[in-house]
Amino acid sequence: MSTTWHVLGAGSLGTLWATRLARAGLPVKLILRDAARLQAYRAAGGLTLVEQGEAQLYAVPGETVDSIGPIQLLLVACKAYDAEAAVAQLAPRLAPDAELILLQNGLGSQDAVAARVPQARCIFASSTEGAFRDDDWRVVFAGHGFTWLGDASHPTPPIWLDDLSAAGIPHEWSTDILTRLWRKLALNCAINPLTVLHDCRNGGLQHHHCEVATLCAELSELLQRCGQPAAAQNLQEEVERVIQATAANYSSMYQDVANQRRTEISYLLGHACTVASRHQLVLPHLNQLQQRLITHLHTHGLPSD
Ligand SMILES: NC(=O)C1=CN([C@@H]2O[C@H](COP(=O)(O)OP(=O)(O)OC[C@H]3O[C@@H](n4cnc5c(N)ncnc54)[C@H](OP(=O)(O)O)[C@@H]3O)[C@@H](O)[C@H]2O)C=CC1
Ligand SMILES: CC(C)(CO)C(=O)C(=O)O
Repeated sequence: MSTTWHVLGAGSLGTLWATRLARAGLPVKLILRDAARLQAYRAAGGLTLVEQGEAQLYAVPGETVDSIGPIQLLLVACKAYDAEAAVAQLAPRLAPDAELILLQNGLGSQDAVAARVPQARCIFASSTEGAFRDDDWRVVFAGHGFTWLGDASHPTPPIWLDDLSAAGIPHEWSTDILTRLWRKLALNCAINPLTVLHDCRNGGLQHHHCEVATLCAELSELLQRCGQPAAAQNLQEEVERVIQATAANYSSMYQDVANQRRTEISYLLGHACTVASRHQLVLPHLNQLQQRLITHLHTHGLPSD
């Protein structure tokens, strides 16, 4: 009998994982923030996943954070800024040897969660899959990708990776998950804020080559200083490749700002600047970018944390 997958957060990635796990016949429970959300969810009859234009409803059972029953395996699918508080609410329900999978982008939230639940094993994930909500409880699978999972303090892969294979979730166990997360963070820092400030698609940054190159040089310096030389290798080359390959797309931060949603700035550019100052590393362009972005967010009535 498989361990039940508790999925915290019925947003884009939470739904993408919960529906595929349920479709494979695995036990899944969705954890919603409160009774009102649970009532709304039950009225909808389940989660809908839209793939290649085809919508399919999955009646994944739901419960609230304060339901009763132990949790052995928890997929944390909240935004980075919600993860710590959401997991803290669930801490009393976690089994002594519970395992958490943290799907958050950027860095900083994972350590905050791990500190809240020191008895649990926290597995970090970095995903290139893409999904968005086009309605409540309804998610469009927009971009196939890959998910790397790893535990910086324990190299043994967990047995439930077999569940991911059964569910058709492309994944790999990574022994250098922090390097992957730092590399993605650096890519996001070099691209996303500039797309917001220049009000352009990723491809628009081809006209801001020098600005991108300067940021990549500072980001590489930071990665070297914080013990991530592999994440610094050919960074500018990869940033330029991603800009070209995703030229027609709007970055996730651009979309957040355009839709008046809070961004994950603190866990991306904010985290980079915090770590740089912790290392007494002076990165003027990165700091200036952060200040420009904060001002922009405030001008648009959005929080900067
Ligand atoms: N979407 C994507 O394509 C990708 C996302 N990521 C990363 O994955 C993470 C999740 O992103 P995404 O799925 O897009 O986010 P969404 O905003 O779509 O979903 C987050 C969900 O978390 C729920 N939530 C927040 N706090 C709580 C709580 N206390 N209790 C229960 N539920 C809670 C929200 O509930 P409610 O609906 O009630 O507000 C919401 O449903 C982010 O860090 C993102 O950067 C990474 C790669 C791709
Ligand atoms: C496409 C890319 C790589 C741009 O940084 C991205 O991950 C995002 O938009 O968040």
